[in-house]
Amino acid sequence: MSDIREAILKARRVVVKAGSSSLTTPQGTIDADRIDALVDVLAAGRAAGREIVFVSSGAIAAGLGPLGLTRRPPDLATQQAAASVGQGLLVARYTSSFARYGLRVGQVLLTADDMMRRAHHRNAQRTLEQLLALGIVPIVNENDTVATDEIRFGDNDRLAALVSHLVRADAVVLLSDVDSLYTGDPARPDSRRIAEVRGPEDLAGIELGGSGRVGTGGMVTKVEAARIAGVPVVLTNAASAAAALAGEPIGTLFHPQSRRPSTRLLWLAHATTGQGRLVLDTGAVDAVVRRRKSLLPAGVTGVEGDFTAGDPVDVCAPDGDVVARGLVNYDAGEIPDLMGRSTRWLARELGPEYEREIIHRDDLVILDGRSTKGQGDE
Ligand SMILES: Nc1ncnc2c1ncn2[C@@H]1O[C@H](COP(=O)(O)OP(=O)(O)O)[C@@H](O)[C@H]1O
Ligand SMILES: N[C@@H](CCC(=O)OP(=O)(O)O)C(=O)O
Repeated sequence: MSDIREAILKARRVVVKAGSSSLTTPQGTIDADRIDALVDVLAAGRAAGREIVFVSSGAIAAGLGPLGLTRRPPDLATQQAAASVGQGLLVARYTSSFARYGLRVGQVLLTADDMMRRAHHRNAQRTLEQLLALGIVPIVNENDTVATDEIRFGDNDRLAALVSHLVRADAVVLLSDVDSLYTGDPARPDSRRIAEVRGPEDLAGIELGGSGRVGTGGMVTKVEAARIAGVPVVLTNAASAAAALAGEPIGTLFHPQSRRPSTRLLWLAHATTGQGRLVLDTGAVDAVVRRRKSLLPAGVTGVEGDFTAGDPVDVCAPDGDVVARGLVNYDAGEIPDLMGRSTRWLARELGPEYEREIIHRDDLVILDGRSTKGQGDE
């Protein structure tokens, strides 16, 4: 057994994520048999002394049948209505299925927007830790009913990777309707299975296609999840869940890609979209990106969008390239009067409360396309 497969076998805390297609029927209802089979595996993991955090998709897919729908509706409001119905049904099913083993479940619904705000992030972390300490199986999903298009995470693959940071999991298992990553559409006869991804070079030339019948994100978000997880990730189908947890050489094994940046900054980078843009002069870009300083009013030359203090905003170079994302300390309407001014001048002319940074370094994550760096790196 390879070292990394063995690390999965020995992983004490594991995030297991199952996609919509593995949990629901083509008729838009819960697939009780497949849920029970998956719960059998998770309960066996618990009996072997593991802590399992289960990220379950399927709320929208399980709500379609009860609403008389045959396919995923295009509009967000109907998807949210379906999620509201489906989520309750899913958790009811998990509750009775885990009860067969004397195990309790706890529902944890997260929004990306909440997660990067310090206090909410800490609360979610504390709740998950407490559930695990009490021996309860957390069942995590996005809070679909309140997420708007702008702040919506959408797929649960990256959610699972971010949850693995939140709980400091040792491994992640992604369960889908395909048994592994392929070089192209798995329905094509010339597509070959990829057994291991050691780094970006192993992904060169691979066609990462879109999702299947009810899923979201397809392979793109699974590969992205593996990149940000920071721990070993196995991608396989739900029927192979037990083999994946046992470290058997099935599915696709993704080697951990990077050391772990701070969890909150990962959410900021991967789970949010900027609610507006701040354009910087070249000196400020250097200060923020290279020297990792806070963003001060003096370096801002432009502001776009209608955001309020506390919102995530994109931080741009003079040519418009997004170089960072951060939680802004001012409303959009306040910033034009502050731009180009020194903090000392602002404090003297407008009062000491204007001495604060536009974005504090602890709330700033540098986006360089490939890696996520932040001041709060662990
Ligand atoms: N290169 C590829 N390798 C494997 N599957 C792929 C690839 N490209 C696209 N897919 C598709 O991705 C789908 C799984 O993604 P998705 O529907 O989002 O699943 P889930 O609901 O499990 O998250 C599969 O049904 C498969 O057809
Ligand atoms: N939160 C959504 C997940 C959306 C989704 O389809 O995710 P996935 O099946 O993992 O690609 C739900 O429960 O329906």
